[in-house]
Amino acid sequence: MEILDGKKVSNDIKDEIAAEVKKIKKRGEKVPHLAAVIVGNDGASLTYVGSKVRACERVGFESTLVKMPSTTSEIELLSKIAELNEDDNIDGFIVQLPLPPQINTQKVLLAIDPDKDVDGFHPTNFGKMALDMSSFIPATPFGILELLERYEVDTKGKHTVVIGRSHIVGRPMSILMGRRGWPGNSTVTLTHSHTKNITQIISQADIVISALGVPNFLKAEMVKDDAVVIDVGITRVPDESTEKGYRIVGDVDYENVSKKVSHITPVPGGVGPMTIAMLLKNTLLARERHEANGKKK
Ligand SMILES: Nc1nc2c(c(=O)[nH]1)N[C@@H](CN(C=O)c1ccc(C(=O)N[C@@H](CCC(=O)O)C(=O)O)cc1)CN2
Repeated sequence: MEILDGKKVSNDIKDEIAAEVKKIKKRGEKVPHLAAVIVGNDGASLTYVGSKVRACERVGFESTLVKMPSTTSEIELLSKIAELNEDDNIDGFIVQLPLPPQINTQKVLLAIDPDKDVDGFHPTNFGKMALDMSSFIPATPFGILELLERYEVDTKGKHTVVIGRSHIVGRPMSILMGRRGWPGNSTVTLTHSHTKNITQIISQADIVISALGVPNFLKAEMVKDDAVVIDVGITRVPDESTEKGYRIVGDVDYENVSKKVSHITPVPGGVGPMTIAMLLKNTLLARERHEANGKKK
């Protein structure tokens, strides 16, 4: 059994990006600049945007954190997005999800300039991804592809079962695993809360990608021997015995599933850190495109 170590690989990627930034500086060009917008005080979201800003510092990117109160109206957020779209200093930006209930997430994602949409959530980027055109690929699925590639996991002709159809992970993942090339060329089943016989479908999978958010959902008896298991579920479970007052628990019963499979991602330290690394990669790509288009100084 091999652990797909997202912490290690994400650090390797950050080192590679830092090396690129040094080259950019040497050429006298502008370094990539990422902005992150957070609305409200959700603890997990604050942790994630904090990690994004720290990751920018580590690789030598510029970053801007825009904190808006939980009472922010949709118009106020859309006006901030318009500002970031127009700001030539910013190469890419993200709006941290989820958003408070008074804000329509779809409207917000549609308002982001696709050229700056380093989350890859705008329909233009999503559509390009589905059509095998160059685009920003959402960071979590992009990170999973990168892990499969770096650990040389064979995906060709394999049956991949994706659990969960969220716009951030499950839906794009199902498209990417079925695309031509590697990692891809997989036969994909996208399962969700209305899927009948889900246990039977999972038991046939060569590769299981679980993005459900239900702690310990995937048990050893549900997976085939030597399957590849990717755990995208990151749930905070209250635990007073820990310093932070919570534990991070994945969708997979790691202790038992890991004894049976060929490859597995841990939680924490698997897909989560890859999400941050691939966001940096998309931001670097955005900078390179802007440089090539002569849009930025
Ligand atoms: N605009 C976006 N919003 C959200 C995204 C996204 O890609 N774009 N994804 C998730 C949250 N997310 C990034 O934003 C994210 C989740 C988890 C991790 C991570 O490193 N997890 C650690 C555990 C950290 C902890 O909670 O203490 C791990 O798994 O090891 C990074 C980024 C939803 N929103």
